[in-house]
Amino acid sequence: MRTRTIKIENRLVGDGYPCFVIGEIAQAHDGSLGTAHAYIDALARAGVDAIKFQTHIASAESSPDEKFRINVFPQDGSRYDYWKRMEFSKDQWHSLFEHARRKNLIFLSSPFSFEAVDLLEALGVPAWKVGSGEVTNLPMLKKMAATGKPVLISSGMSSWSDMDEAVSTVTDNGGQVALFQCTTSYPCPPEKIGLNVIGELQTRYLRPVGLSDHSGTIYPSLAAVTLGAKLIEVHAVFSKDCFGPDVGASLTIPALTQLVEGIRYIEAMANSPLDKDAEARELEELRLLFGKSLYTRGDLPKGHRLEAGDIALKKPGTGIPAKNIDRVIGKRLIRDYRADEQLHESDMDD
Ligand SMILES: C=C(OP(=O)(O)O)C(=O)O
Repeated sequence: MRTRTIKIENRLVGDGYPCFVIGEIAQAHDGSLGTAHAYIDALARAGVDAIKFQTHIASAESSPDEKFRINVFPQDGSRYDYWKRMEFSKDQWHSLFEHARRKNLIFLSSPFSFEAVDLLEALGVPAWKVGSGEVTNLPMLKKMAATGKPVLISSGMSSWSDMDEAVSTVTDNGGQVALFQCTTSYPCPPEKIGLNVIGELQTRYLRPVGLSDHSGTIYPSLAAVTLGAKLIEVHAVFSKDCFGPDVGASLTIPALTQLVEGIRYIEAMANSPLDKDAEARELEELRLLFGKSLYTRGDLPKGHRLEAGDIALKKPGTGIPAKNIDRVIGKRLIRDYRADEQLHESDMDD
């Protein structure tokens, strides 16, 4: 079952290509432009392919009476205020975009309004990410598809019919698609990761599939890559002591670095299938060194008929192989043997 590939900037994503790793900053900058820039440097060092932000424009996506999911932000009177505090100006977004470029990171940001799509399109983002909460925002998906750039759709909280509609909205409007299994739970426990959905998404849509993970650990992503995930998105945070709603669901920079290493390690393994017989031939010398052959336990005189108790199994395997022990029992030695000598069939007869 081959899936279609997509191209994000200069990177092909899909079967036969390396997993595309996205470090998600979301609101980990807590509205600080300086912190947002610092994340770019840190994620470049961690070795991810792309850094992703979220572009919130309070007046376009929220209303002053939008309720808080959980209000952990004493400084914000309402959710609207929170989104307002997370906003950056166009120039500030531009500086982040350029900084990421200088660090050889692909810059992505998920929009939450038409206005944010316009802002990001003006910046020149190479692809769109549809956060789980936006999957049913079909007018926005249409607008993204119309740009001709790939649309990466997350699936937290979505039913199959929501996903069908989202995918066909993009493909009917000429867009390329990739999909993420995602569970909207922060942090997401192992029973809710849904590794099975990766294969189900692949079979259903024949598009590159990934995992957008909120477990706060590296394990689901490593398992997902082993199962064929072609994209991984994980939240990053400087420290588990940082402030913000996603901290528990995020990886620290050392953990993110280890995840990238782990993914590349898994790919190196997956790209080199072993032929057991060819390997055994190649390692013949080692096989002999580690193998066991037949040795005498004690001194044995010429003419002695070998019994099981006379024979020890010892390294190296350069003599009569241990598996042939039954072939020599009952044979007669035609010379004297000392203890601990390797037995040879040429020294015995029937
Ligand atoms: C919320 C987002 O994604 P996900 O649903 O994959 O966590 C996002 O990309 O903004």
